[in-house]
Amino acid sequence: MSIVRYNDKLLSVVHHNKSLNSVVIYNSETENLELVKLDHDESNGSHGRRRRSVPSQFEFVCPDCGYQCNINPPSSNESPRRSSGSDFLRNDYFRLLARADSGNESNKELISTLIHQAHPADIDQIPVELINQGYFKKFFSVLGDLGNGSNGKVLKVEHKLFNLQLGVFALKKIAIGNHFGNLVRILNEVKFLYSLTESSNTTNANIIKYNHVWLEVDQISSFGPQVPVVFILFEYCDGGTLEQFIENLLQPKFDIKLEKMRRRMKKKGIKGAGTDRRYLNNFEIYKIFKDVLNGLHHLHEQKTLHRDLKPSNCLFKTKFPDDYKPIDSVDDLGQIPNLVVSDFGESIMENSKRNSTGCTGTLEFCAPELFEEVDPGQLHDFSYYSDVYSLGMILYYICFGKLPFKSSDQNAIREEIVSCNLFEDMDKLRRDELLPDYLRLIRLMCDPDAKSRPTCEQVMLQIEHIHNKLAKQSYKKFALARALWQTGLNIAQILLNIWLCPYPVLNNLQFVLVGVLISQKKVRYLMWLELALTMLFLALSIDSYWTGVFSSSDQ
Ligand SMILES: Nc1ncnc2c1ncn2[C@@H]1O[C@H](COP(=O)(O)OP(=O)(O)OP(=O)(O)O)[C@@H](O)[C@H]1O
Repeated sequence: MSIVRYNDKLLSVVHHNKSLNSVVIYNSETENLELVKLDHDESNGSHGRRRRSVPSQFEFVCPDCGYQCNINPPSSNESPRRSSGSDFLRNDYFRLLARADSGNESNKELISTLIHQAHPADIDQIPVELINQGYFKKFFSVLGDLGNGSNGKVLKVEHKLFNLQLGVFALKKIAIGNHFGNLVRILNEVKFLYSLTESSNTTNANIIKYNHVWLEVDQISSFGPQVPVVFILFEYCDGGTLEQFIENLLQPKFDIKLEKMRRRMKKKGIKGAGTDRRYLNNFEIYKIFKDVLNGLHHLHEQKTLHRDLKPSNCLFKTKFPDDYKPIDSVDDLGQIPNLVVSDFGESIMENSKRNSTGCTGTLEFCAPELFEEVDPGQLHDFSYYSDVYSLGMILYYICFGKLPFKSSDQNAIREEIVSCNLFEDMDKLRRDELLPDYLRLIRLMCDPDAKSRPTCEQVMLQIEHIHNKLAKQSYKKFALARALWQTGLNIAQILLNIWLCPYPVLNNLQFVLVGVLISQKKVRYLMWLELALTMLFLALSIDSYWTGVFSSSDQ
């Protein structure tokens, strides 16, 4: 039997799970997917050796690391194993899986339901690969609820193929309801948004990765009817939302594990650990805001508006480390998990609701112009400027842990937004050293005149200045530590000189010079201390020198 190479034109690896030693191969001729177990026991992904070819096997070349080996077909008595996630997932993996499954009979049921509710011409326009009745049940299992939004529940799901669990994802179901007329437009726009996240350079772009969208007839609530539902599969973020994070900082929930850690750290004299109530410091504000800004900038570069930017739509990809304590150096920014902007796909779906309710997203983050009518009954459209306003409001929220509204009533909030004097007493809210640059940025981004607001690109430049300031602060901290260390070292050296050298005068003179040269700015007090000590030891050593000279001449 011949060996078929993975990079043969017909076959490609679309999924590689290192912890399960498995790959999914797609055959473009038969449009079939096949799960194969790798023929080696390494599970950490550090492949390195080439394996001998065995008949009836594929030769596999890992697209990730270039490792080559032979792969076996999956055995039928394979027991399911849990995986922490996939290591390589081709962008169109779920679409290929849907295509492989598209011949299924259940699609007829879905199509007949759609025909009952829409014009047949509309049905023809629905992209065929999006209709896939039973796809969810066949390839996913529900692990739990992640939360509720205005569109319904978000679920934590696990993808399974041939009884193997191949990764954890988030899934949102949106019932089409009365918006059926817009279905085609909605689906096409959501598809466009996937293409945004499909490009390979989005890994560091701080936007959520959408994996697949499809349509099924489903029962959203236990007693409700069967309705067409859009299923949206996207990246699972383990660290929770920015809103949850800030709320927990200001009103920490009791957690026995954290409490124990906090006590341990307090004993060691470490401040700000565990469940202490606190504001975010300048370094933390910088990192979190920069991530949100990056995400929005990426969307704007792709000529896409977010329309519903708010802290609950910003997700930390991973959890904060258990022993996290507030960072105080730009070198430690990496300790804060990366944040991604999500939900930009769904806001388009809600656009149709906008004219009737006045605002798509959460009212608090809406720019004042969005409440103005351009024509009777026709509200102002979303724009890059209105997204930047929401970004400014997010910066306010990150800095102060709350929003600037006096009232909690929605109508009163709307009036406060339109009155445009939300940020007057901002300077007095925090007594610690919050950089005034942040306050300036908030005022700029939330300028009542939309056109005066900066673009994301301009905010990027401002944030670079803030980074430079913070870098200097971190340097000062290290400069102090360095000065302390240097002083200790010099003192030790002088003592050693006095002890070892009979004529230490010249040796010690160099320390006097070094002390004078570096006695500048903030570290000068330490340097003066060092200088004083050096002089003292110098005097002592001169004394001992002359004592030595006289005692030798006496003899
Ligand atoms: N990718 C994800 N990974 C982990 N949790 C998520 C993910 N997406 C959403 N969640 C959780 O699900 C909750 C509901 O999300 P959803 O986007 O539906 O609503 P929302 O943004 O909070 O509100 P709205 O629908 O009004 O915009 C979020 O608050 C978050 O806790």
